[in-house]
Amino acid sequence: AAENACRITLGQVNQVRPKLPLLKILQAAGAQGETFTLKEVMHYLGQYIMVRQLYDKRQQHMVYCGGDQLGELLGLESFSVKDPSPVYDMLKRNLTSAAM
Ligand SMILES: C[C@@H](c1ccc(Cl)cc1)n1cnc(-c2ccccc2)c1-c1c(C(=O)NCCN2CCN(C3CCCCC3)CC2)[nH]c2cc(Cl)ccc12
Repeated sequence: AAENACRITLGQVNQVRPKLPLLKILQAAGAQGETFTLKEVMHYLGQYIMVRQLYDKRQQHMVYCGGDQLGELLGLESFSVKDPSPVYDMLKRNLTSAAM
């Protein structure tokens, strides 16, 4: 019925589709599939940083991503997790809505 159709699409409405370079990074962190919620994208990016040991062991809010694909995407050598704006800018460039 109409309300069921509506519920199915609502389930999809907050999905995003990463462009290929970002998708490869998420898959390296264990992501399956091609569409995700923003929360899932952030989770897998965090996992990627941990698995690749890109964060500073002493100053754990600092991420050194120069020389890594993540740094290529961000256009940065390093950033602090305390200032998420570069990450959001990168996501704007590398996520498309999966709703269509
Ligand atoms: C608030 C959140 C955040 C989320 C988004 C942004 Cl744009 C900034 C900040 N955050 C706070 N610290 C981190 C973090 C720090 C070092 C290494 C890995 C993650 C994160 C990030 C998460 C995450 O999903 N975080 C879950 C809890 N984290 C606590 C920190 N924990 C580690 C800290 C280093 C030592 C080992 C534990 C891992 C779980 N996802 C991210 C993705 C990116 Cl592109 C950058 C950072 C993070």
